[in-house]
Amino acid sequence: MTKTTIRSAQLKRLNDYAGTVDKKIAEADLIQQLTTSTTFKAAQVIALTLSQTIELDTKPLIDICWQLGKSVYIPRVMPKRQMVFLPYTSTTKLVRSKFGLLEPIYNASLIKYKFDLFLVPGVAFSVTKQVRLGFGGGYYDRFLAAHPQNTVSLVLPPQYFTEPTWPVEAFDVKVQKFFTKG
Ligand SMILES: Nc1nc2c(c(=O)[nH]1)N(C=O)[C@@H](CNc1ccc(C(=O)N[C@@H](CCC(=O)O)C(=O)O)cc1)CN2
Ligand SMILES: Nc1ncnc2c1ncn2[C@@H]1O[C@H](COP(=O)(O)OP(=O)(O)OP(=O)(O)O)[C@@H](O)[C@H]1O
Repeated sequence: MTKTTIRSAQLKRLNDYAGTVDKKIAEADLIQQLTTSTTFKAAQVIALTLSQTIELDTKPLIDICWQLGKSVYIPRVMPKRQMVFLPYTSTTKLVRSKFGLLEPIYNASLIKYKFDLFLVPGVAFSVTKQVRLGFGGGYYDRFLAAHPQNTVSLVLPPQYFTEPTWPVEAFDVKVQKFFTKG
């Protein structure tokens, strides 16, 4: 099957899963696993996303990071399918992008390229091959090719695959660690 076919099937599954009690339970479990890990405890500067409803809700995780005094960075998409990461604090002004995502305002002096911990979003993850299927922009693959990171993904049950059922391509950057519910 093609990436496009699997992606649309996954978007449907994740839409159906959004708003369920199962999702809330899985999210709490995954955030608990991450925040008690040595890699999280040691990380001072963390990159993550402001989640959409079909994604793992990152707000509780962001609150924990802020409470612990960690610096949080979130992406802003740029021309030519580039992406930059800018600080996210309780006072950061956000604007909605044309893709519907909330993003910080561009400020070149605040951009950061290297993080202690880097959370990678996706619609499907193969835990044995350590690959992911994203939303299709290639933003994360491009960014990670240029700026390697200590990557982790939090995998909700409908995102979990052992082997990839989609084609893995040369530019797909592996995720180093997965947290899975179970
Ligand atoms: N919460 C969250 N934020 C995120 C990501 C994510 O996966 N989750 N991203 C992960 O990458 C980046 C944005 N990802 C995008 C992925 C695909 C397209 C995309 O395909 N856009 C189409 C047009 C779609 C439309 O107009 O409706 C295009 O450019 O042709 C855009 C952004 C950065 N922010
Ligand atoms: N390092 C790269 N340099 C240039 N183009 C790239 C690179 N990585 C990926 N691409 C391009 O990005 C496009 C989208 O790739 P793909 O469908 O695999 O996205 P995705 O992994 O689902 O998205 P994302 O990485 O944003 O979550 C592809 O056409 C691919 O050629």
